Amino acid sequence: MSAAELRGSEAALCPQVPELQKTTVRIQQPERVMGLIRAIKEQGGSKLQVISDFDMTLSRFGCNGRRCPTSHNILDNSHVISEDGKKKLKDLLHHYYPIEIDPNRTLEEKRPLMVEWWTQAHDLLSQQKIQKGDIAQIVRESDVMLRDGFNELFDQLHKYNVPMFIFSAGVGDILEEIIRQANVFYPNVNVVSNYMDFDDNGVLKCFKSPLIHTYNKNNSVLQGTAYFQQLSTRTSIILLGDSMGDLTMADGVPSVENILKIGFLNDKVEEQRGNYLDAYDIVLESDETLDVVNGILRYILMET
Ligand SMILES: Nc1ccn([C@@H]2O[C@H](COP(=O)(O)O)[C@@H](O)[C@H]2O)c(=O)n1
Repeated sequence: MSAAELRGSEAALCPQVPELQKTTVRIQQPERVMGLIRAIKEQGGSKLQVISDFDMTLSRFGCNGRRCPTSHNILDNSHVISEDGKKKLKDLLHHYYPIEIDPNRTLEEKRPLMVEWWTQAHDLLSQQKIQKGDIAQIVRESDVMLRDGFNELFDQLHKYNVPMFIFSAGVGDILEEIIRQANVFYPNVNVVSNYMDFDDNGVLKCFKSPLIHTYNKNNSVLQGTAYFQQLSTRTSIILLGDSMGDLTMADGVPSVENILKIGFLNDKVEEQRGNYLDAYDIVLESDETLDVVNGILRYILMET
C-alpha cells in the first residue's frame, strides 16, 4: 500500500505519527503495524530496545546522486591504502555487491560468497600497515554521512534510557569513530561488529573473529556476548535494517513480545520491493532520513 492510500485509511488510526504519511513509506499490513506501535507504546519505554544495522541504515546511502561510503569503503578509499590495494578492493566490491543484493539468489547461496568477500577484503586491508592512530583522520576525511535526524534518534534514546544495539557487518573501529565524531556515542549505545586487531605498535595485523557478514547477523555470532540476556526485560523491539540479512538481528533476544521491523530500501527498489514488503513491517523507499523512526519513537516515548 502506498503512502497515499495509507493516508486515507489506516493512517487515520495513528494520526499521532504523521511521518507515516510520507511518500517514501510503504506498508503491506497497516492495521498490524498500527497495532504493533500501540502495543509498544502501552508497554512503555522501560520495555523497549532498538536494534539497528549501521551501514546504509544509520548512515546515508547517497547524497546529491552520489553513493556514500560504507565503513569498509571509508578504509578502502583512504590515503593509507596503496593504489594496487584500492584497485583490488574495488574489484571485490564490483564482483560481490551485486551478489549481496541479488533478489534471485537464496541466502544459502549467498552466505559462502559473502564469507569469501569479507575474508579477501580483510586480508587485503591487513596488508596495508594501517595504524590505529590514523582511524580518526581517515573518518574525518571521508564522505560518510549519518542519515538526517540522527541527532534526534540518538538523543531521544539516550534521554529515555532506551538501549541501542548496533549490529554491523561493517568495521567496528570505523563506525564507532563516526558516531564519536558526531557526538552521539552515549553510554546506552552498544556495538557488535568486525573489529581490527592491532599489534603492539598499533599496526593492523588482522581482524578479530567471529567474522560478521551481511547474512550471519544472528545468534551464531552473538554467542558469548551477554548483551541480550542482560536486557531480557526489554521485550519490545524496534529493528532497523537495510538488507534481508538484518531481519535476524534480534534472534537472540529472549521473550520478545512486540517487534516492529523497519527496512530502508536503498538500491534496486523495483526489483526488491516485493521481498522487502513481505519481510519488513514498514519499508522506507529511497528515504535518506530517520523521520519515520523518530516520529514513531516520539509517539511511543512521549509522556501521556
Ligand atoms: N569489503 C566490504 C564488505 C562489505 N561491504 C558493505 O558493507 C555493508 C556492511 O554490512 P551491514 O549489513 O552491516 O550493512 C554491506 O552491505 C556491504 O555491502 C563493503 O562495502 N565492503
